[in-house]
Amino acid sequence: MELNILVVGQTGQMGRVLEQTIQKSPHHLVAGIGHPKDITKEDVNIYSDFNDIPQPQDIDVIIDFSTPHLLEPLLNFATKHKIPVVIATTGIENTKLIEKASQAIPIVYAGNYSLGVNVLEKVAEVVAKALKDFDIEITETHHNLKVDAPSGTAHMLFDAVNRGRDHTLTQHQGRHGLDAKRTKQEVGMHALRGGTVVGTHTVSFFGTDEVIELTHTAYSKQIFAQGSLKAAEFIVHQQPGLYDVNDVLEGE
Ligand SMILES: NC(=O)C1=CN([C@@H]2O[C@H](COP(=O)(O)OP(=O)(O)OC[C@H]3O[C@@H](n4cnc5c(N)ncnc54)[C@H](OP(=O)(O)O)[C@@H]3O)[C@@H](O)[C@H]2O)C=CC1
Ligand SMILES: O=C(O)C1=N[C@H](C(=O)O)C[C@H](O)C1
Repeated sequence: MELNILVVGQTGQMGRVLEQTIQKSPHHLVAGIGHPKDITKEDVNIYSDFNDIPQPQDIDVIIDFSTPHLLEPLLNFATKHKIPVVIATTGIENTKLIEKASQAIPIVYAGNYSLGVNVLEKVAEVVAKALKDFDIEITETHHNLKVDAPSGTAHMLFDAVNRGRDHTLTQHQGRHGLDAKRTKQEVGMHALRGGTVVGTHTVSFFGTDEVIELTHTAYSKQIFAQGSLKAAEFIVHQQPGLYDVNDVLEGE
């Protein structure tokens, strides 16, 4: 099936990689949303306002790699025109907006569309459950252009270990000061930023005289673009509701 796709954040780092990925697929990038200052005369199909998009009825699916600031207009547009959405943007605080919209349209929402991280999530949950006394810390490293911290993936990994510990854990952002000794239930979340690092995540389990470290390293942004495209192919066949990457993988 060939899909007509609207890419939100098309002028960004991920938007450009997704554009190339779509060009190599049977699908079509029919329109993009970008920030006005990034749009040049050659970008004939890029708009800064959802209301300017011609023929929204021709769009089969929306893929969003942008900013939380665009979430509300994006969901209003998608709900009005009954278009399924793949949300990849991270740093979203008002997830209620997504839950509400998913009553009317199908939505996939994930902080990481790579295959490896979604398996890592499951493994981390199992290890957290099996090693109840081990202290857990999460470290993430990204390029110097990333705006949000901790990463969406770090939040996903926290949720996974927290499920493994029956929701008894709490997040602790960084650690500093004279009274910074860790408590048993806290998970330190540490964000490193620099250079062109695509994305590395480590979940560390510290026991007495032994440590387990689970690390996922992304070597290209293409893995996220390809995963989001798979999610798009999945979501166009679903009923309204909120889905995650595991639903996509199980649907294969
Ligand atoms: N779930 C996943 O697997 C992955 C998720 N991500 C997430 O995707 C998002 C985008 O990442 P990345 O491409 O690196 O970021 P960029 O900053 O490179 O891209 C963001 C895009 O959104 C645009 N934008 C920002 N504000 C507006 C606005 N008000 N109106 C229209 N367009 C706007 C930006 O334009 P401008 O630059 O001019 O502001 C840019 O085109 C991030 O949240 C990131 O964490 C990234 C990789 C994988
Ligand atoms: O901003 C990025 O680049 C990435 N963002 C996602 C996140 O916040 O976890 C996924 C990936 O790590 C790259």
